Amino acid sequence: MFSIKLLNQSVVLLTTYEVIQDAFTKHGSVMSDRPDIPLFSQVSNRNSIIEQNYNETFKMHRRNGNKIFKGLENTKVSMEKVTMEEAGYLMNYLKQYCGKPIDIKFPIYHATANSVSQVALSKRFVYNHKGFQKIIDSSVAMTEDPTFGKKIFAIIGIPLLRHIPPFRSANQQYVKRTKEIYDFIQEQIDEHIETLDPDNVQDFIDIYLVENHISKTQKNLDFEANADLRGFIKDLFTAGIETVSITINWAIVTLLHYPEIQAKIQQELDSVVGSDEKIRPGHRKSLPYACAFLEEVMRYHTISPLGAPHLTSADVELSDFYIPKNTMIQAHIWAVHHDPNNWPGPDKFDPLRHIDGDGNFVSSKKVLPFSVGLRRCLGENLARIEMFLFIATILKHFHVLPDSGKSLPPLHMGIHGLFYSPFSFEVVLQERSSLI
Ligand code: HEM
Repeated sequence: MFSIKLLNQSVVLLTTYEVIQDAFTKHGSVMSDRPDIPLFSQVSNRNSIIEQNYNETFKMHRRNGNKIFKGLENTKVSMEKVTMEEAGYLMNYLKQYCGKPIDIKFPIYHATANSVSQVALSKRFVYNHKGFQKIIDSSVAMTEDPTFGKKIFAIIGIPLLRHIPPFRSANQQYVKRTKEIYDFIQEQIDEHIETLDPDNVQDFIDIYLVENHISKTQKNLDFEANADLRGFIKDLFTAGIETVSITINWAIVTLLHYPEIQAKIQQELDSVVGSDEKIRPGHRKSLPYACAFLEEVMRYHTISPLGAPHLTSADVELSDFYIPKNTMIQAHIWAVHHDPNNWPGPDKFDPLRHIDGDGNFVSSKKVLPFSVGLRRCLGENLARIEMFLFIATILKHFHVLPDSGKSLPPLHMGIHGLFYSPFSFEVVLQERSSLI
């Protein structure tokens, strides 16, 4: 653990699993506020679950969120159903590009965005839908445009920069794009209120409306509840599209570097999943090597190296160190994922680390891409299902090959923005002959 000073803000970096666990779980009630980040709050007014402090309102929203995610299992947009359906669409889309170089990132963005959209709004959009493309572009702009991303990153660190060129225009662009997302979501909420049938709830918004005792006759959500719902859905889009897509992209880059790992996952898939059978989340327990591969991808390419910032709401003592109120706390997830005490030879990519002597997949507490404790990622379940289904479906149907004549995208280097993502690359998909 060590601390630094960023302008007037003290920041403590937690660098071991034990201390992160202690801070966010045992001392979670005083180490789970969020710092106010003016870049975000100028649009959101902190009416978003990610940005809220750990107070009674937040706790209620978080409980609501968990309950709604559970409630979805009884609707036609259960995570399992929507991701399986989307995996089918993704495969059909990719089939059209077999044999040609393709930037796979874009269909992946659409597949992950549709999964969130189905869960939240029970709507999916075709991959070239202009309106939805705009929402995706706005949700992933910081990753897709590294120059923009770097300026935004600088504004997050030094908020005053947002008033000074050239950062001012990046700030304006951020505000414009985020407002587009909010407008899109507001339209969806209004439409849902219009068509709400409490006896036949369709999705996250419907369940939220029913939980808040909204009926068609009553019509309007009060201002606060509306802002909360809009912020919640905005978080699902902004936290749920980029993170899952980037992890899948890293998985693809890794498969290009290790064809033998790709072949091993395909062998496992062939022996477990029948040729006409669709891959289901339930197959995970019979596919230990595929699960170990994804776990190793999340360890090796830690996409959120410092997690999301926390803030102390009171003075606290942690591992014999005194940390005052209003200190920013960052979990150094990358350090835990690359600590040689946890992972011998941490710079080697090796899925077998996550397989026990009997060939079973063992998930380790020390792989913590979703963080731990009271602010742990709310979308972990959805993210894990998507990553598994999309990668397994791609590998069941295609060989993922490098674009010949071009060098492979680097495995050890990427773009450091809000998330750590691979450089742009193209792949060539070849339909697996055994399945034709
Ligand atoms: C590989 C994919 C993902 C990764 C690595 C990831 C990682 C994280 C991390 C590190 C945090 C911060 C935890 C903390 O403050 O300690 C977080 C929070 C959050 N994530 Fe994710 N996430 C992923 C996917 C998703 C998805 C798919 C959704 C929803 C559709 C989602 C929704 C959220 C929300 C709402 C929060 C805020 C929780 C809170 O503030 O209490 N995430 N995520």
